[in-house]
Order: sequence, then structure tokens, then C-alpha cells
Amino acid sequence: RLYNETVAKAFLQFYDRTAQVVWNQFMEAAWNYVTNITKKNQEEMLYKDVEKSQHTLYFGTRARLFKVANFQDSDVKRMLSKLLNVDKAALPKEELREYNEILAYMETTYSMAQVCLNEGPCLPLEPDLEEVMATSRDQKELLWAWQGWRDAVGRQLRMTFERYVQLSNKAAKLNGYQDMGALWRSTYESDSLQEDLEQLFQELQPLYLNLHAYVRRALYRFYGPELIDLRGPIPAHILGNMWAQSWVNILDLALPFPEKPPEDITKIMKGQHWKPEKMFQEAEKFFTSMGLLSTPPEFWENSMMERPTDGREVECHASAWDFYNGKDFRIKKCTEVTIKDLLSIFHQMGHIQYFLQYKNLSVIFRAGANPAFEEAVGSVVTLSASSHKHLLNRGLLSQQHQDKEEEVNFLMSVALEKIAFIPFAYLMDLFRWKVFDGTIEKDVYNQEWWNLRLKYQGLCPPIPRTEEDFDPGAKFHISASLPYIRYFLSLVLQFQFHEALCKASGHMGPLHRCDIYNSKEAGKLLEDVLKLGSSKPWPEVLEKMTGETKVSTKALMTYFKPLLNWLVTENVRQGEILGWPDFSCSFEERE
Ligand SMILES: CC(=O)N[C@@H](CC(=O)O)C(=O)NC[C@H](CC1(C(=O)N[C@@H](Cc2ccc(O)cc2)C(=O)O)CCCC1)C(=O)O
Ligand SMILES: [Zn+2]
Repeated sequence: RLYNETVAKAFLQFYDRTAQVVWNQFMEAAWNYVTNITKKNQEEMLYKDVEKSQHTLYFGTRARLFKVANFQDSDVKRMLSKLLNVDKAALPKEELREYNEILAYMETTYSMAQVCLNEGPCLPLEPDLEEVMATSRDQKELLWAWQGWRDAVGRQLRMTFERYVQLSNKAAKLNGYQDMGALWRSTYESDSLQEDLEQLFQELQPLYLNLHAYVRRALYRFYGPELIDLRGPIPAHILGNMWAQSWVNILDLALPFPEKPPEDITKIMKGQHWKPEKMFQEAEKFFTSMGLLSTPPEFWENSMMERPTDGREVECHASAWDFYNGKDFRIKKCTEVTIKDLLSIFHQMGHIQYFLQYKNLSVIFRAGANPAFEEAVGSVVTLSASSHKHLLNRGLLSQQHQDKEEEVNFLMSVALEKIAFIPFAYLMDLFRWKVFDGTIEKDVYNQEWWNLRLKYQGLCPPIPRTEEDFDPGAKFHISASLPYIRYFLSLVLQFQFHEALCKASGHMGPLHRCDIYNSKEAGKLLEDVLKLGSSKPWPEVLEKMTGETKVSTKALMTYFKPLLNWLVTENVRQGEILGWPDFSCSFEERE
């Protein structure tokens, strides 16, 4: 029967009303689980997940009955087309239960894992193992934490991950996709996505290769030739981060002008007796200063801002939650009083602001224009919040003036966070797409992971790896089945947004000195974009914000231009080799 447009609108309203209830109940159950990991709470979450899937399937199959071709209303057409993808709900009941149990098992294994000292305490990832990776300069201690974490998590997930891949691909095929990678990529509504991403990556290579060569030299100076080959890859455990995805924690070893070290903001925060709640208030204040929305009382009542001290097992990995009832929004974070956590809270508050801005749309459109937009909102605000001008204005820095050399030091700190991240963010889903499409077979998961880590990041494992290991599983998003290419795209987008918002705020001068705090013009531009949610194709939304319809690395290159100039000069002076022609990972001298 040919259902007409009027029926379709009623159908979509019925969907919306029921979805808000069903999704809200699921989010509550999921929240109860991740903030109190017990068998009972897991059962309750799995039960609500089944209900959500039944609801999705009911409407997904019926959405197919509408002949949208001759419909007039573009919103109706867009909403119906989004309902067609039912994701894992397409699986037969038994396999859906197995799949949900696998997802819960992987995420819980990651969240509960600890590494035990020979005699004495066991250390969780946050904050203890991350603290070791960030602050230790003893490569044997770093190796202990690095290997211990991968033994405790990656090794446990290896077999389960193989079954996860099978069921993921089965669900994708039942939705008409080749494999789960194709389903994940479809959220970007672009048939040239992979080529476009490769193009962006190539444009950013000169910046990354110069940073890699410079940091390798800095590590060579500290750890010596027995650890570092100046023509080779860098061992992955000495970069200040468990996954070598951000190198900002070794800034002290890589400071361009060490005689002009930046002020220690964490120390200043502690000296001023900052508490987690004040950090959340500070982040919210940034958004309200731009005329954007403030958080409702529920946010302050229901969020989990610190690791509980009542013995509850929780998932510490920070996240922002929309409860799809237009009122309840929360952040879950095991907050420590550090500048790193303050900036991470800005990022989470960006997700909350997006939730608030699109809360009156149909639940079908309550998402970012694409997932990278969601990630870029919080990160673009962080670019202003971490600027010297902003931190000075907020009393977190005391030194009024920043000279040329201090500016290079500042840009280096941002590059160690953002530029180092580029190849990692790119390869995370390159790996999973190849696993899903079968290019990477299960008996070579780990060696293929390290082939990508070598090819794109110029890293080596510090010790030999085998197929008993499953190092990708030691990263949250892989254990939690969270796509990652959004962060790669967000890296480029956030600078494009930053340039547009700085221009709207009337900023003159270098991009890295811009702070959009208090700018109502920038706030208005951001609001007009965020309240669209995913109701329009993202190129249209991008054009509204920046005047461009294509993602461009121009703004990012402009921001880092002064640093790239300095890096190239420095690397030429040192006679550095860009890249890693000695591509073998040597281990002998590490005993
Ligand atoms: C219910 C739910 O899941 N909600 C989603 C949001 C949504 O989908 O609505 C969500 O909260 N996801 C969690 C995730 C947390 C963080 C993260 O995992 N970051 C990446 C990449 C990165 C690295 C450096 C950086 O500066 C910014 C990002 C990593 O740490 O590897 C932790 C640190 C910051 C962001 C997030 O907020 O993106
Ligand atoms: Zn995010």
C-alpha cells in the first residue's frame, strides 16, 4: 500500500513520542551500570537495550513501507531515511543478546582492569597508570605500566573481539551494508569519505614529520642511542601517554626554549584550591559568556564529577550523556584537579551544549551534523580556553606578556597534543575498517595493528609482540566499540571553526592568540549551527558556520605556521632525517 505523506508525519510523531520514553529508560539503565558496575545493573541495562532494539526494529521495518520518492517535505524524507538503519537491532534475538553481552564484557573488562605491583597495591588506569605514563622518565617503569596494561586488557579481549567482528558484520549486512565499517562511514553521507580523509592526512604530513623528527631528537638527548635510532621509529612507551596519542606530557623534554618554561597551571589551580565542581562551573561559564545555554539543575544534581569513594566500581573514561527527555543531561568523569582535566571538561561541556541546543528537535535529529561536528564543538572552545590570553584573564597565569620564544613554547605544547594525535586518530579506524572488510584477518590482528602504528605514527612496540596480544583492545574506544574517525576529522574542523568564530568575534592578529570568551557574535554563529542537530546535510551546516562547504586544513596550517617555520629551521640545523627509513623495531639493547 502506498502510505502518503500525511500518514508518514503521524508515524514520525508516534515514533518520536515513544522513542523519547524508550531511549530515556535505556540511558538511565546504562548510566546506572557505568556508575555502579554490578551484575544486576548489567542485566537491567541489557533488558532495556532489548526493549530499545525492539522499538527500533518495529519502526525501522515500517518506515520501509513509505514511498518517499514523491514526498515533498525534505525533513520527513530525511527522518524516514534515518529510521531505515536499525544497526544491531537487525540481529536475531539470540545473537542480539550475545552481541550486547560481548559489548558489555569488553567495556567492563577495560573499566575494571588494574596492574598490580609485585607486592602491594594494584593500580587502575585513571589516574594511577596514566600518571606513571605521564610523569615517569624511567623507561623500565614505563615499560612495566605499558606492558601490564596490555596484558590486563588487550590479551583478555582478543577472542571476544573476533566474535564481535562477526556479529557486527552480520548486523551491518542485515542493514544492507557491506560490513560494519561501511555502516560507520555512512553517517558522513559522503561517497568520497575515504579519499577525502587520505587527502587531509597527506596535507598534514609535513607538520607531523617535522614534529616527529624534532621529538625523536629530544628523546635521544634524554634516553640516549641505546633507546633511540635517529633514523628510525620511536618506542611507543616513552611519549608520555599510554597509547602515544598525545605527547604533551613530555613537553619538558621537548621545550624549544627551556630557559623560558611555561607556568605550571595545575600547580596554580591547586594553589587556588580548585575543586572539580569549580572546574565544571568554569567550563559552563565559558559557554554562557557567549550567550549560549546554561545547564539545568538536573546536570548538577545527577552528574558524576569524581570517582566515588564508597567502593563502587565505575567506568572512569569521561563521557557526556543526553537522556533524550529535553531536561536531563550529565557528565561522568573521575576528575582530578589538573589543567588536562579542566580542558577535558571543556570538551565534555561542548557535548552538553550541543545536547541543549538541539533538545527540541525530533530525537532522530538529536545528533551532531556529523559525529566530527559533535567532537569539534568542545574542542574549539578548548582552543580559546587554553590560550595565554584566556588563562591570564581567568587568573590562571600571572605573566602578562608572552615573548616570541615563549610563544613558540606555547605552540609546541598545543602541537604535542593536537599534531601528535593526527596519525593516531587516522589509523584507529583504518585498522577497524580493514578488520571489518576482511583485509586484516583475525590471525594477524596485532601485527597489522603495529604495521599501521609504524606506517602512520612512526612508532615501535618497546618489546616484541605476538598474536597472543591484542594491543588495539587496550584503547577505550575499541573495547567500547566507539568509532574514532570523528576525532581525526574534528582535529581539522575545530581549527576551521576556530577561525570562523574568531573572525565573527572581531579578533585581529594570529589565530593562536584568539579567545572567543564573552563574544556574543561568536556565540550566535555557534548557536545557529548547533540547534540544527543532524537535520541538514553537514556541508550545508559547515557553510553556515564558515562559508565553506569543504573541510580544509588551511586554518590548522595557519595556526601552526610560526611553529612549523621554527621546526623546519631547527631540523635543518640538526640535519634531521624526516620519517623513519630505518623501519625495523630493534629490541636487543632493551634487556
Ligand atoms: C555517551 C557517550 O559516549 N557520549 C560521547 C559524546 C557523544 O557521542 O555525544 C562521549 O562523551 N564520549 C567520550 C569521549 C571522552 C574523551 C575521549 O575519549 N577523547 C578521545 C579523543 C580525544 C583526545 C584528545 C582530545 O583533546 C579530545 C578528544 C580520546 O581520549 O582518545 C575523553 C577525553 C576527551 C574526550 C568524548 O567526549 O569524545
Ligand atoms: Zn567528545
